[in-house]
Amino acid sequence: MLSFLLGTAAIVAPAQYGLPLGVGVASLKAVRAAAKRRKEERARKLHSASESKLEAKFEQHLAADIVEPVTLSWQDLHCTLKLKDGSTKPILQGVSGVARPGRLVGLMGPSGSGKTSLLTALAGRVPAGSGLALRGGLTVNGAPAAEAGHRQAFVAQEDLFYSMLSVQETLSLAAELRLPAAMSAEARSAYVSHLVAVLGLAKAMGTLVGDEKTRGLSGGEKKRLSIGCELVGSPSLVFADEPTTGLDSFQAEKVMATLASLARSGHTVVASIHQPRSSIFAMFDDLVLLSEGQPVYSGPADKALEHFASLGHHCPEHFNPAEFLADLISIDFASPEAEADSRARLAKLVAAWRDVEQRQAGAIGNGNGLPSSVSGEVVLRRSEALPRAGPLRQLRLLLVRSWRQVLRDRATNVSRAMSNLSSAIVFGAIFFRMRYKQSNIQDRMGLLQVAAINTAMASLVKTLNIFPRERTIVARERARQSYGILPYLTAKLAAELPIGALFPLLFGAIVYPTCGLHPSATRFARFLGILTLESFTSQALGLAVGSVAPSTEAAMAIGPAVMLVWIVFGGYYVNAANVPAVFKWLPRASLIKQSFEALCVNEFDGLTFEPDAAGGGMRDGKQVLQWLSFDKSSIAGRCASQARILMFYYWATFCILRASQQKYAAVKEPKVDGKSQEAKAEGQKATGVAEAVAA
Ligand SMILES: Nc1ncnc2c1ncn2[C@@H]1O[C@H](COP(=O)(O)OP(=O)(O)OP(=O)(O)O)[C@@H](O)[C@H]1O
Repeated sequence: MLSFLLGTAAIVAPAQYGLPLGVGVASLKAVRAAAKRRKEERARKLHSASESKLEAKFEQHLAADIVEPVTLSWQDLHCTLKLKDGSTKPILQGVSGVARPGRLVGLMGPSGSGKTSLLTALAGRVPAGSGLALRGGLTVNGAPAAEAGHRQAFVAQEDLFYSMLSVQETLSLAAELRLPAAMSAEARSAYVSHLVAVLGLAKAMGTLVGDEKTRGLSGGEKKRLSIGCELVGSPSLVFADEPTTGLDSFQAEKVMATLASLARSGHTVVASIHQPRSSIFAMFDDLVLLSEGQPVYSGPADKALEHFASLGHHCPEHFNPAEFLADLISIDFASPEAEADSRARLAKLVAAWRDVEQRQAGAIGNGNGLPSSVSGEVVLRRSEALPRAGPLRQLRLLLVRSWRQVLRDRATNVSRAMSNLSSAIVFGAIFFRMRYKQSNIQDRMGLLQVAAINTAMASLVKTLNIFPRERTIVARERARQSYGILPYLTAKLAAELPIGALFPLLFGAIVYPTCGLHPSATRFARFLGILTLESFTSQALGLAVGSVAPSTEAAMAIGPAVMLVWIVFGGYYVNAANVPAVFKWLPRASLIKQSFEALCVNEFDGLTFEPDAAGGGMRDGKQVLQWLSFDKSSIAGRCASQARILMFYYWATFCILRASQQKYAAVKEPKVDGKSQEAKAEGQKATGVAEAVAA
């Protein structure tokens, strides 16, 4: 209203007082802008007030170790895969069930039965654009899962960590990044200690995570650490994708015991598992059995054998029930007859379970009588659920992590140093004490070119080897909204560049005097500087390639191929003056060319050479530079071009990483009309059955 009055006044006043119309329009714009600013300010205040309320509540819950009770139910869930020929392949066919607070739900079934598909669908983690479409009902405490605003964690199959951090450091960092900034250091440390106790990792607190090169945690400990990292912030729902894969039976049992104890403490835990031993099977409260994407059973684990016995399939005494069930619902591909038999058996089991669902739905009455809203207050929206450290704090924490990782990775540092040392010795031996004959002009050019190539390749290969894996860790941490790309990238570069500079310096410091390059201290220093800058640019290229490549193998294939182009246009093999107009930009974009050109100017400018036998040849360095078309170049100019290329690769990496954040497909609810309404009612009945069976 106020803005309307002011706006009217702004129109009327200028006309009345004879002010030009332009001034009136300008003041109207100013009034509108001021009103908009006030509105935004009000919204911001409101938002920050609600956020601080949420954070305060979150803190209370953390301090009191309260887990919000969450009941997840899925009704008549279908998942289909769109194939290239336009047809669709069913992955999940009408699966229903419920996961309750305080209970551990096991998703079991033979390989390819759809366990991972169901788990990712329940967790809302089906990648968008993967060709998978989801349909059905998915609710959390009665509200559609996407809007429920609960906290959840997803423990992926592969355990990925910064290998040179200890258990304590990994958990503390997760806590520092994701717990409210207002929480005191003592409270955070107490929270981590509590987490360590829950995970049973007290003895391994100081152990490095480790990797192929450095011994560290056992497989089971790594898995429990993965669970721990996901648990920071007390999620109500915990999904674990095949948490026992690759573990021996002892470790598998410890991991499952951790999940069971989480369930006991109020979390709702859903874990997919292939074929557990009987002691693990006994830990499940509820069981969802799938075969070929179809439900065979969904309900209390201790009632499963009873259900199959009622269908004439008795589990022999002292037999692992999990093995019995796996055999019962698997398709036997040993012979066509065996396959037909097992398919017929499976069809009967599926039909029998659908019957049970129908009967239970009938007993309950109808879908409307189902408990659509289940107990459990939801206090935090998922998007607001993770109060993060501010950008500067993120930067500091990530800098410390990157610094530790780079500094402690002795195996990588030693191998980089050895590789640079051996190249320097080989080049030093080949180009030992070059003289100033005509033939030495070619030697000098050759040495400068291989020095540029060696420096670039060493830096590129090291980055390609490490970065794609690190990118996956970062993507996971970003999915938990732990930090932004800018603090991450800045911290990484700030930590890695000083150590990264040591290797080209080592190489250059040996090659320069051994090969007898231009004898001048200033030129020696410039030589080292040019190589170091080139090494950084090559690392930046590695980051850009590593951020687009889907895997390390792909990155290792793409990176050297790109570098080959830059080598060809590096100034030694193709003279820039002869490059066709359409490729003129390539030498300008070549990091090898910038480096080689600067090295040539640094080397040849001011050098004189002995004439050949006929008294001819190139007598001074200027002629050599002219011959190379580098006579108008300067070292400063080439370094500025190199810096531009470097910044371009950093910028490209930043943009790619920011754009490549995984998006997930939504579950489409069946339309509420005609046929699809029936489908919804069926789905609700199915939930009722699942809930009734579970109850
Ligand atoms: N993105 C996808 N592209 C192609 N096929 C897929 C995709 N996702 C799932 N499938 C297919 O769906 C079926 C179920 O796969 P899913 O990984 O869910 O089974 P699973 O029970 O977890 O198997 P496993 O125990 O071997 O991991 C398989 O036949 C699989 O090939």
